[in-house]
Amino acid sequence: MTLPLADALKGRLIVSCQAPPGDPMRHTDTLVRMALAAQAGGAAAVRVNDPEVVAATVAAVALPVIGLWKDGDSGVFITPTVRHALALVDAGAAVVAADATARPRPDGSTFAELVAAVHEAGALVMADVSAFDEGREAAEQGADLVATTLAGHVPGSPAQSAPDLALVADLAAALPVPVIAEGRVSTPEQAARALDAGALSVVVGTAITAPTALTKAFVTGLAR
Ligand SMILES: CC(=O)N[C@H](C=O)[C@@H](O)[C@H](O)[C@H](O)COP(=O)(O)O
Repeated sequence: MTLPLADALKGRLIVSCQAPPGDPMRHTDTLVRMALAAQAGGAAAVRVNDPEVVAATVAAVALPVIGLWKDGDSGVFITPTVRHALALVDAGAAVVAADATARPRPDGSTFAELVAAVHEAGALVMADVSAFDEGREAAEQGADLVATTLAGHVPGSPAQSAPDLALVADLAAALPVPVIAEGRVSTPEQAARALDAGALSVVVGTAITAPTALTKAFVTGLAR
């Protein structure tokens, strides 16, 4: 394993500290406190949305920050352009997470161009993919890490209720770069199974940092 960050992430948890638009938790200081709680609990890294929140988190938390910038809500919207990616590096992200699906990017750039720009700026790239071929191509285009973030979330990738551990296993068996399990990991047991499937580490978001969504799930469970 040649990636220095890989040693710090190996076998460990990454906590996604995000809140959707309109959510009461979407507040920079609150999100930084989520990241501090993740650090206190033993996380190896945090995954954070928006350059302003990335900068505040980098200033407060002694963990590698994986930055993304969600802009919009359709098509490619997770760090969609080179401009978005470089803003995250400027904010201090050690890793830039970006959509690496085979869909057109709004600035007409390619994922390979985003990777090159981020590397030139001194950071690493996590490719968020939904399918095996996307992961293979992202690695070929220079991604340092490949994550299953978008499985079940984009057209052509059927909705799922559990982590896509088959995709984790397929990618981990084939790719020359580390694979990160991300998406719908809801229990410590599922997280452990993701490592067993070959993931370098596991990202958990909703199950740790989304009280609105978790409350709704309980409310729905009580509905008669
Ligand atoms: C699909 C998409 O936009 N995923 C986002 C990526 O950053 C986040 O909203 C997720 O919370 C994150 O991937 C962690 O996943 P989960 O919350 O299922 O543990």
